[in-house]
Order: sequence, then structure tokens, then C-alpha cells
Amino acid sequence: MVKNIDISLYLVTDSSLVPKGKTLAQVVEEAIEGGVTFVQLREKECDTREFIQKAIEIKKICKEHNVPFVINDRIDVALAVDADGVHLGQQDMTIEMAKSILGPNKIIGITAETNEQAIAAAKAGADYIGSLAIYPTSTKPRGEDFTGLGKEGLVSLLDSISEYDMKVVAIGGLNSSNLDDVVQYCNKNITKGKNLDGVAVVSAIIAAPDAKKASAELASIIAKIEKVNTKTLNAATPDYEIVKKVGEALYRIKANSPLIHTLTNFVVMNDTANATIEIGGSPCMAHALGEVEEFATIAGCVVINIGSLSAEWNDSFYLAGRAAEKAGTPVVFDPVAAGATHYRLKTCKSLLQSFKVTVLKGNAGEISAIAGFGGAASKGVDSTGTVDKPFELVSKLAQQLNTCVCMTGATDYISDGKKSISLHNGHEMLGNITGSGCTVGNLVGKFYYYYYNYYYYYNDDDDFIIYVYI
Ligand SMILES: Cc1ncc(COP(=O)(O)OP(=O)(O)O)c(N)n1
Ligand SMILES: Cc1nc(C(=O)O)sc1CCOP(=O)(O)O
Repeated sequence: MVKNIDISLYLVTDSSLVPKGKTLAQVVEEAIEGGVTFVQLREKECDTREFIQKAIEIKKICKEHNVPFVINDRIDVALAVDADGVHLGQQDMTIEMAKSILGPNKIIGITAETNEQAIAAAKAGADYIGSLAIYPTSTKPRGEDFTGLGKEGLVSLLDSISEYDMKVVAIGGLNSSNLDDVVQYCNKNITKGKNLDGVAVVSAIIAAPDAKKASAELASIIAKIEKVNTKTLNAATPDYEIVKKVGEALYRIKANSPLIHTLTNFVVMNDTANATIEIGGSPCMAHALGEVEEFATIAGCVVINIGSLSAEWNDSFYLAGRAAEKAGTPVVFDPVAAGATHYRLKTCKSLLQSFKVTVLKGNAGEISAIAGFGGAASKGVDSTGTVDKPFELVSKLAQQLNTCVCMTGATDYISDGKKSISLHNGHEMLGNITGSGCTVGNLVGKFYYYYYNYYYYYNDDDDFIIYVYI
């Protein structure tokens, strides 16, 4: 698990820039008072003895203020002074080696000059990455031809690692005149829900006449970084709290075998019933007008899947949904092929207005059609194309409908309008069979019976179930 560190205003030191009449220690202390949340000692001109002396001095100040303190490049120095971690460059020791020397509790950051290096850092378990310089800077010249990563490159970097649990700080040429522009650009253009975790600066604070004031000014701009309340889960970054609850929920389902009243299509009825039994539930596939209300009232959950839509089924959905709402039974609604015909879309919208839907589960085409935006089209029951801003889509729709939206696909996006989660455990073979999405709807329903807050999806092994806490 990535460490819970605040790198929002990250100070990197350079003694050569300290204004005359001040010491580095004074500047660091003023900066922390102004809002710096993280300090890296980066001293390129020091010999080892001097570096260690500075490290001891700066560490003391950071400790007094409860601010993490890391050392640039030198693992030996980090060990010697028992710093909180290191910041590595691509030419330095590898993350794996640094981890084995420093142990699991130390912070490891690394500079990622490309998106590929960023992904490699995430896979190796870095806690955070520093970007390539956003703008050219005299603090670390990279040659005349270097134009900087730029805002566009930064957004591409953020998007590229959205599925990993790793923090990102932007660095290089950032100051109070250009930072707001970078922050607003990221807020507006990130597409996968991963925003900046912070900004690292050297000269804008170290060389400032008043480091406290300079830090406070930067901190006020950084506060505008929109916290996209998202979480990414995959096999590489499991959340053990969730895994534990998955086990508890499975146990309870098996022990109590809840009745899952499923009004679903002819194609998947048998498979869905078997999946329900496999996980410990008791399937009931009744859809007759005369009995759906009674079943919905006694069920642990009602699943409404409009796949085999007809006028009569529509009435059954309506009656079951209304009865479920009255009885306080959760409803999972699967708007199969909502975007394929006007009839389906109209029916879905009308049903969504007629009773409380606890979870709306659909593919990108279906969810886009219901939202009226999002960009993915449908070909029959299948979704075609991708959604540009999946987090924005699920979270806005969840707010609009006051429900949980679960958009399934190679990556699943789930939101209750406040928090959003992406799950990266899909499997391409799921597209080769019919009804995998419908079965998901049914299983979501079962877990809803016990844990109103959990959803599931198959992991890479196809047979284990992962829950997502909303
Ligand atoms: C936060 C942060 N980001 C990038 C760097 C640059 O590190 P590196 O690539 O190791 O280069 P040098 O600092 O050694 O010149 C950094 N130090 N901090
Ligand atoms: C330490 C560092 N690394 C960079 C990189 O491109 O990797 S740029 C940089 C210095 C950033 O200094 P300032 O805030 O004064 O521009």
C-alpha cells in the first residue's frame, strides 16, 4: 500500500539559492510555517560529511513540525540520518534495491521522465513520482532544446498511471505566476480521475525573500487542485480491509442464502440462477404480473434486467420495483441495450423515475445513453467506443439519479456521486460469452442484501470475487 503522505507542497532544497543573511535551516522552517508539507534535502555541491550535517539539521526541524523528510539520491545518507525516505533519479539505485536496503516503512520517490518510467515506478512500488520539469528551469538546466513536459504532458502522465495507487508531484519552473494555470489545466483535462497530489518547488520558495509568504501563496493555489474522490483497485494494489469484508460477506451469504428475485432476460436466466446458487444465494426468476409484488416484498434483493423487454415485462418491472421500494428491498437495475432503441431508452427513464434504484449497472453504451452524454454508443446489447471521462460520467449520473452507478467494461467505474472507484480486473474472455454483464448485475444484488456498500467483480483468475467499498 502506498504511504499516506501529504506531498501537496513539496519543498526541494538548494543551499546555493538561500538569500544572503539567512541559513537553509531558517528558510526551511519559514517554508513549513507557510504551508510546506514535505521536504527533500537536495544538495548537489556538498561532500558527504557536509551533506550529513545538513541532513541532521533539517531533519530536526522537519521532525519538530511533523513534516516528512527525504534525501535526494543518497541512500547511504538517508540511512545514516534515519531520514523518512529517499528521492531517486533514473540513474540512481533501483526502487527494488532501495526498498530492500531501507525496508518497507521508508518513503521511496523517483523521477519519471516518461509515462513508461512512471508505470514502471508504480509497478516497482514507488510511493510517488516527480515529473519531468514542467517548464525549463535554471535550477536544473536540461539543455537549450529542452522545452519542458508542459501541461499537456503532465495530464498525459496523470492519465497513464490512473490505475495505480501512486502519488504524483509536478516539478520544474513552477511558481506563483504559472501554477494556477497548470492546476486549472489539470482539473479540466484529466480524463481518468487521477489528479496531481502536489507540486514540488525549489527556487520559488528557497530564493524568495520571505519563504513563509511564498509558501502560503503557493499553498493557496495548490488548494485548488480538485480532489477527484477516486480509488483504484487491482490485483497489484489490493485493499485488505475490503478483501476481509469480501470474506465476511461471502460467509454471510452462504450462511443465510438470501432470496434473489431476478426479473431477467431469457438468454441468461439459467446461467444467472446458477451463479446465484454458486455464491450461496437462492434464485427466484419469477416475472409473472400476478406474483412479482409478493416476491419483491420477501426477497433480499430485486434484480431488474430489461433484456427481454415487452409491454408485459415492463409492467412486471414496474410492479416489482414499486413493491421493493415499499418493502425497503434494494433494487439493482440493468438497462440492457438502453441506447439501442427509443423504446428501451424511454422505458428505462420511466422505470428509473418510478421507484428507487439502489444500483444502476450497465455497460458504457447503456450508461451513456441514460445520462445523455458520455460518448459511448451501443450496437444492440454491446457497447461500442469508449467514454472520454468515465469518472465524471458515473459520478454525475449517480448524483442526478441519487443512486450508485456501476459502469462495467474492461475497467469498471463505480460511483455513488461522492466517491468513485475504478476496478481493473476485467478479463478479455468475458467478452466471448453472453450474459457476463447480466450475471454481474445479479451478483451485485446478492451482496447488496448484506452490504449495502459493496460491489463485486471477478478478478484475473475469474473465480474470485473482489468487492469495492463505496
Ligand atoms: C520531487 C522531485 N522530482 C524530481 C527530482 C529530480 O530528481 P533526479 O532525477 O534524481 O535529479 P537530481 O535531483 O538528482 O538532479 C527531485 N529531486 N525531486
Ligand atoms: C530538482 C529538479 N528536478 C527537475 C527535473 O526535471 O527532474 S527540475 C528540478 C528543479 C526545480 O526547481 P525550480 O522549482 O526552481 O524550477
